Amino acid sequence: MSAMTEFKHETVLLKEATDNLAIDPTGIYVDATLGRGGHTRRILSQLTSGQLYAFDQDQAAIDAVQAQGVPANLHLLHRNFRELDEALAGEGVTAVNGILYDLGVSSPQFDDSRRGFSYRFDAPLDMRMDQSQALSARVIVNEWSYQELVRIFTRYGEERFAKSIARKIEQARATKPIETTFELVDLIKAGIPAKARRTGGHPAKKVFQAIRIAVNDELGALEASLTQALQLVKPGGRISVITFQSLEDRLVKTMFKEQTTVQDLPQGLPVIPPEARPHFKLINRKPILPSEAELIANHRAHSAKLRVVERVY
Ligand SMILES: C[S@@+](CC[C@H](N)C(=O)[O-])C[C@H]1O[C@@H](n2cnc3c(N)ncnc32)[C@H](O)[C@@H]1O
Repeated sequence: MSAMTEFKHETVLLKEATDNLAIDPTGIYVDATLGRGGHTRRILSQLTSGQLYAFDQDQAAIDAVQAQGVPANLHLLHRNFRELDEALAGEGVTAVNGILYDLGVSSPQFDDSRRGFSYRFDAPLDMRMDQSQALSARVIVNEWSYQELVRIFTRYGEERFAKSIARKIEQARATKPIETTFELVDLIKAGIPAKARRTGGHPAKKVFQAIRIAVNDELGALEASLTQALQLVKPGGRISVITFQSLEDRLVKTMFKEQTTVQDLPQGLPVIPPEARPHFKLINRKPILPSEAELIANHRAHSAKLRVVERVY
């Protein structure tokens, strides 16, 4: 089996996320997170003369989809979705009918021990989605200050024991560099009181999440990209976003709320002036969650939430 076909990705909210784009078969669409192409294939199956531009910053994702054969209306872009505008302009595209995001790490990235995303495998500290990037988990763990480590563990991992874990890391790296995921797991465990270690999930889960978010600047990239997506989408067009953790979901929820509510009007106006009407409407007031059947079939679906907006004018 080749490295490309070895790993499978079960697409989360496949039907819900694509069908909520209300696809125009002749329209222009973006899949901002190609992965192994689950959503891409479903969007393509609904297009006639329409075009699909699919982004992934991971060359392994682009290669795996390319190996399956690429139809003429699928355009694969090995780019970060934070460069949405620029990358699409390079393809001659300045407006689109819909954009889909299925955020986070794919199962192939997670399950490939060499990528260093998982605390379940011993591997060099890495966690870069884009292998050409300089910043890796190794750099963060060995070079970022105690204060910066505490900040990311607290902010991106909501880790209660951020300070004592950061202290353990600081002490260990004073003797020799921290090289592997298992070395990091041991330091995290050492920084958590024994009683707390026995409750909840894996003790390294929060810190690994925090480092991954920092390595890939996941929240910065999402905010920058969604800002552009909101400008790119045509009237009647939609943006569908699947999130997997509370920080990214809060960001999407807040940005969509700003775009779908009337802002800054003097109190007591009898009617809302047309120019103050929001450009977007929410398709669902509450996020769409995976069905019971999907939750049973796909463990990755557990924390998934889908939010969708439509440009009104
Ligand atoms: C959850 S997977 C997508 C799975 C895909 N929907 C499928 O069905 O196979 C997320 C993918 O998005 C990519 N990704 C995450 N953040 C990105 C970014 N800022 N720019 C480009 N690609 C990104 C990851 O490399 C990963 O392959």
